Amino acid sequence: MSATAIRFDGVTLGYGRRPAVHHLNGEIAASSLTAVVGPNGAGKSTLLKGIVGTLRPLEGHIRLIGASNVPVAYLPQAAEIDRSFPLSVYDLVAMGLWSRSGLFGGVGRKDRTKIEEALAAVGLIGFERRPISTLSGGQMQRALFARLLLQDSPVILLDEPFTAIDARTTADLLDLVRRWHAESRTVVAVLHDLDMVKRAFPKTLLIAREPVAWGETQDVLSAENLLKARRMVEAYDPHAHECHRSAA
Ligand SMILES: Nc1ncnc2c1ncn2[C@@H]1O[C@H](COP(=O)(O)OP(=O)(O)OP(=O)(O)O)[C@@H](O)[C@H]1O
Repeated sequence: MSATAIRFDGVTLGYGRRPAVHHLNGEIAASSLTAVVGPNGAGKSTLLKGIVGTLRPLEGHIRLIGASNVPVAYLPQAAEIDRSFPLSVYDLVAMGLWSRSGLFGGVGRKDRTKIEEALAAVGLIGFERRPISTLSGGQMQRALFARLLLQDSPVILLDEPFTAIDARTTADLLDLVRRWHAESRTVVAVLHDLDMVKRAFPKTLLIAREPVAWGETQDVLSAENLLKARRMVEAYDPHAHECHRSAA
C-alpha cells in the first residue's frame, strides 16, 4: 500500500461563487486516521467532496501525495445514496472492483473469491441476492463497507458512516476502520459522536467553515475550541458571495 498524504494549499471550496470552506492550508498525513468534526453546516461534507474531486476548489489546490492516479474510496452520507436502484447486494459490492478492472472487465474466479471475502468480513454471507432496497440501514452500511474493502484504495473517506447504525454494527464497522489504519491507509471520517472520536481517532480537524483546530484529538476537542466553532458557524453570513480575507 503506497502511503498517501492529502495536501491543501490555499483551498476554498463552495457552490457557485459562495464559499463553504475556506483558508484551508495543511496536510492530512499519510497513513493517519483523522476525524473531521464541526457543527451542522460547517463544511465537512463539502471538504470530502473536494478531496474526492466531485467539487473543484474555487481557489487553491488539493493534492494527493504518494499515489498517482489512484481513485479515492468514498462513502457518501446515507441520504445521498439512491436505494431504489434495482441492484443486488452482490452487484453493489462487486462495483468496488470497477475502479481497478473497469466497467466491462468482467468478474473472474479471483474476483469472485474477493467479493465473497468482503461479504464475509462485513457479515453479509447469505444476503448476496437480496435487492438493496430490502436491506435495513445497518445492512446497507455493511454492504457499502464491503464495496470499500474491494476498492482497496490507499485513501478512504467516510461521511458520517455510523449515523443511525446500531451499536453492534458500529463496532463491527469501526473494526474495519481500525484494520484500514493498521494497513497504513489514510482514513478520514466525518463524525458527530465526539466520544467515539476521542476513543478511536488519533487526529482531528475541527472546522467551522474554516479550520478552528487541527492536530492531536485530545488537544483539538477542548471545550474552548468547540465553543469557538459553534460561534463561528452561527456568525457566518450565508449570503456572503466573496471572502475578502487573504488566503494566507
Ligand atoms: N449542493 C449545494 N449547493 C449549495 N450549497 C450547498 C450545497 N451543499 C452544501 N451546501 C452549503 O454549504 C454549507 C456546508 O455544507 P456541508 O454539507 O458541507 O456541511 P456539513 O458540515 O457536512 O453539515 P452537516 O453536519 O449538517 O452534514 C452549508 O451552508 C450548505 O447549505
